[in-house]
Amino acid sequence: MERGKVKKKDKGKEAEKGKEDKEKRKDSEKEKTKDREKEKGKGKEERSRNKEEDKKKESESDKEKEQLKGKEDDRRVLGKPVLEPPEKNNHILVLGLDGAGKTSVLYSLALNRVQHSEAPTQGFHEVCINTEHSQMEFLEIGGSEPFRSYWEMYVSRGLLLIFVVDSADHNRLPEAKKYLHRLIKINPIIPLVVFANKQDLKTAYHITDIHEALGLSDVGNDRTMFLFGTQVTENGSEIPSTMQDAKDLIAHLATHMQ
Ligand SMILES: Nc1nc2c(ncn2[C@@H]2O[C@H](COP(=O)(O)OP(=O)(O)OP(=O)(O)O)[C@@H](O)[C@H]2O)c(=O)[nH]1
Ligand SMILES: [Mg+2]
Repeated sequence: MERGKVKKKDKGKEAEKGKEDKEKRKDSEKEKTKDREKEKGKGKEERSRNKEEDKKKESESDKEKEQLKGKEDDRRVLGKPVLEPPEKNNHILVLGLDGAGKTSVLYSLALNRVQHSEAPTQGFHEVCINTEHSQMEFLEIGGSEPFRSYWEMYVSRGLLLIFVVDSADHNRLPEAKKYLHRLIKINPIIPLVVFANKQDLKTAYHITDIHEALGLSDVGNDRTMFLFGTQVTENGSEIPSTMQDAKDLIAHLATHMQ
């Protein structure tokens, strides 16, 4: 009897244990399925993250390509300085002392956004600027001493003279004045556009002082003459409205001189 009882108890216990084991198995199966689902989820997440990264990389390389293309396009528009004097006449001449900002102004007019020059112009620099109604051939001649003798050669056959001065370089304004007056004497009809550049500098003279310092009231009553305050500041920014106005006026004058 005793034994039987024990057996019965044991049987009961065994059955209980069996149930528990089943439950445990079920639980662990559930856990495993959860884990599998989690892994699947993780896999999906990872795949979509990888896709996003690939997309990001693609758009970054597209941006780089665009930037490179932009730079190439800029280089095509801006050309390169050359040592050989160009043959053609009817240029819009861009002259003025070294460092006045001729190249920077020219680049910015050509691109319609601010672009500083990277080096002094050693020789000649031709830039063609197209507008809606006209095509303009600009010629900058370097402002350093060795190139100044060419200024006079070209001014007699130029269409228009743009004379650029550094408005903050007070000490060299008399020198700039001397060259400007020499040039306009050679060609009594060439229209003159003066750029009082570097207006962004604190020490820059106001255009009325530049007018005075360059003796512009003696330039001649019959000559067309304009004076603009200009500035070439942060690379890539929009050109100031005065420079846009100056560009429109230059296009207008050049068409009427042809
Ligand atoms: N702050 C300021 N700097 C300018 C401006 N324009 C030009 N510069 C700077 O002045 C320096 C000379 O500019 P360039 O455009 O090379 O001058 P340039 O008249 O062409 O000189 P050359 O080619 O040597 O005759 C560069 O460091 C330009 O970045 C301006 O409006 N404001
Ligand atoms: Mg230059």
